[in-house]
Amino acid sequence: MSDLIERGATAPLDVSADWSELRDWVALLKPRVMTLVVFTGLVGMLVAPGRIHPFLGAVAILCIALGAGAAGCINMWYDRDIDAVMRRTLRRPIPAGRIAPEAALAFGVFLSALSVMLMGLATNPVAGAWLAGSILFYVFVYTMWLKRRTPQNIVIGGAAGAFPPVIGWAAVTGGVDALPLILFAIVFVWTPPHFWSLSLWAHDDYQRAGVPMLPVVSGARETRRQIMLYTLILAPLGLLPTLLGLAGWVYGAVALSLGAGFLLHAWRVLREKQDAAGVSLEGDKAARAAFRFSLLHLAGLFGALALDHWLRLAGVIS
Ligand code: HEM
Ligand SMILES: CC(C)=CCC/C(C)=C/CC/C(C)=C/COP(=O)(O)OP(=O)(O)O
Repeated sequence: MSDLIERGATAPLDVSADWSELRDWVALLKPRVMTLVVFTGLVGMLVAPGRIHPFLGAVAILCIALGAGAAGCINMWYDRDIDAVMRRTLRRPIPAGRIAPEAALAFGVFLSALSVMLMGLATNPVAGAWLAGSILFYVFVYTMWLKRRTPQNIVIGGAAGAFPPVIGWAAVTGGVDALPLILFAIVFVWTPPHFWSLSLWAHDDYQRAGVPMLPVVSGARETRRQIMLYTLILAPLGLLPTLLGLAGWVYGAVALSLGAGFLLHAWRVLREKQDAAGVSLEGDKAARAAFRFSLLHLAGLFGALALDHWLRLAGVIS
């Protein structure tokens, strides 16, 4: 007894160690990135015609979060070698040695299967199949196939991140339609300028890791041009829901402003003071601002779509 008291006194329960371990498992799910992914899925659900029981709707959102996170976890397992040499990622739980690779893989596979099954049971098999397809696409097409082979990795692989609005819509309706397909196209075209802005200043990391991101393969100047090109496509694409009568003028006005804002940022990235190779002489100020704006742009666009939908339902606007 006195021995137990003795041990209790000298080795009190270390709660902070438990919390930091839990934090590591959560970090495997890339929670910050996934918040926006989940938001696009939620909006896909909210604007879909038909009804879903609020509890089942919440389960569907949880499934998108778990599935997307699980895909991110498997991505971290597979990419542990390159994550260990990139400054941005070397403190992640696997390269830092805090979680064993096999444990992370098992966690990712378990959560993937759980999220797909739960989605199928709580909503319908179509939504379950879309979720399964997104996870498989992100893991096999983007992570294991394209990421290390071609600078078009995020153009094609980025499709994985564009599925959530389609999944959300399917959870309610059991099918797809023009609006979720347009939302898919918006996120698909948004992804290259989102990521390439970041890759302009994370260029050294990718070069060291041997990942063929666009600035590494084709240079900063070409990357600036490509950001402009995709933003030029994105701005009118964002207006399509209103132009086709699938959303009202509130969404249209926000889409117009955000599209113009993103174009302005892309223009600044293109015209930033740079050397002959296109490398910034201003610490990639414009690219950092464009990356931040990309997050605001997508969140604003989807937020406006949900708002517009409610205003029209309530008869406030037509
Ligand atoms: C293949 C496509 C994509 C690639 C390669 C990509 C890459 C990245 C990278 C490298 C970061 C840096 C932050 C970090 O280390 O976690 C980032 C941040 C972020 N991405 Fe993406 N992204 C992609 C698609 C998306 C999509 C589809 C969304 C949402 C719909 C998204 C939302 C975000 C958000 C919210 C952040 C900021 C996270 C933070 O605050 O730390 N990304 N992205
Ligand atoms: C439903 C479902 C499966 C959704 C998937 C959502 C998805 C594909 C999001 C992409 C976001 C992301 C963090 C990409 C990072 O790529 P990376 O691995 O090259 O970045 P890293 O260097 O930060 O690991």
